Amino acid sequence: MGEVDEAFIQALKHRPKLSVTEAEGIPLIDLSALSATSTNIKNPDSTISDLVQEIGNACKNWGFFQVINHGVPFDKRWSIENAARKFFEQPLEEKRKVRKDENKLVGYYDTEHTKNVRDWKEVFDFLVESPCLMPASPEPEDKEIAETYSQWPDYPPELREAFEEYAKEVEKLAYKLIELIALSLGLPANRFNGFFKDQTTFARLNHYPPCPAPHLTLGVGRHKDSGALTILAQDDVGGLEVKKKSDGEWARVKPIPNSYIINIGDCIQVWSNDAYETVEHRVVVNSEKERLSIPILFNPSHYTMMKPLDELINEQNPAKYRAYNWGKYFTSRLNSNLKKLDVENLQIYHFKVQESANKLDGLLSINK
Ligand SMILES: O=C(O)CCC(=O)C(=O)O
Ligand SMILES: [Fe+2]
Repeated sequence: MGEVDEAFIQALKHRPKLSVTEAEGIPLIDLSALSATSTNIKNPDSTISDLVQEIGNACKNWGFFQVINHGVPFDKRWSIENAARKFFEQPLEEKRKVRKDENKLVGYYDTEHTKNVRDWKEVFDFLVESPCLMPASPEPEDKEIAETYSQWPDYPPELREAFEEYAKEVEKLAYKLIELIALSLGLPANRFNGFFKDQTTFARLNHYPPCPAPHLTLGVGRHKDSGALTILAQDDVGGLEVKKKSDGEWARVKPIPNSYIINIGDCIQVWSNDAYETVEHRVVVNSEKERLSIPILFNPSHYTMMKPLDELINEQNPAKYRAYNWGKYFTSRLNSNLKKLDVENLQIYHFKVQESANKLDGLLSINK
């Protein structure tokens, strides 16, 4: 100990095993059927039906999968990765010129806390649509909606264009996936699309420097993604671990060149009324190599009221969540990650119908 600041040190039970073997991996799904001219998501034929089933199984059993032949041109990915590396190589004072703070919701920062332990990483966030409309504060009484802008650094000058071109391509992939997921739930392909008009989607450049104490720290502590869908590009270093639904053990996701890692977020869990569940993941760092990853987190519009879809609930399977406003939820999560707090940040289980009934039972029994 003593090699890293204690703010980074994980509790004993959350420290990583550094000797993990990349045993059974998350499902690998080939999307080439989508680019075949004869197939079309809106007009499913049998090739698409197989794909829909594969996606449905992956969502149900893993919450995570990797895709290849996804249609995102490699040169666009290469350009944003290259620009990201140049940005992070700069001295801290340069990067801090575009820092995120209480007034600027997106930008550079190196003080992210997950579950109130500091992450061993630095990040730079951008909005995919800028300006993006979001509540001015998480306070329920504050009705003000503010325009939020991405901040762009002077260096490297190509970063903005590289990002905008890359995001456009990844967005096309996101719509294909969201449509396949809708079909896999027995819904029309475009059932979710309307939620993404005026989306609050953002992208994150994650840089994990080498760490002198990788056995004590995490690049990102265990967490679930709060949005609808995450599309992640990781480099060849590796370190992402997913908590397997089958046995609760951590599985390392093996890097596959030019693939994307997809995970469903809390919005899909709520819309599907728990048919699909968000899965916990974390990032292990290492003492020798730096690592770069670029997730794009697809989020609905700020005015979306999150709740289970009417088509997926009935008397036998009633809604498991009370409705909540996405914008307020999201701004609360964005603010809470900036510093160490004494309490847990907002999570979907706070809106669980069963949860509040249980809490009430608990209170009644205390009063007995
Ligand atoms: O770097 C990674 O592989 C994952 C990062 C992540 O989980 C996140 O940014 O939400
Ligand atoms: Fe994540």
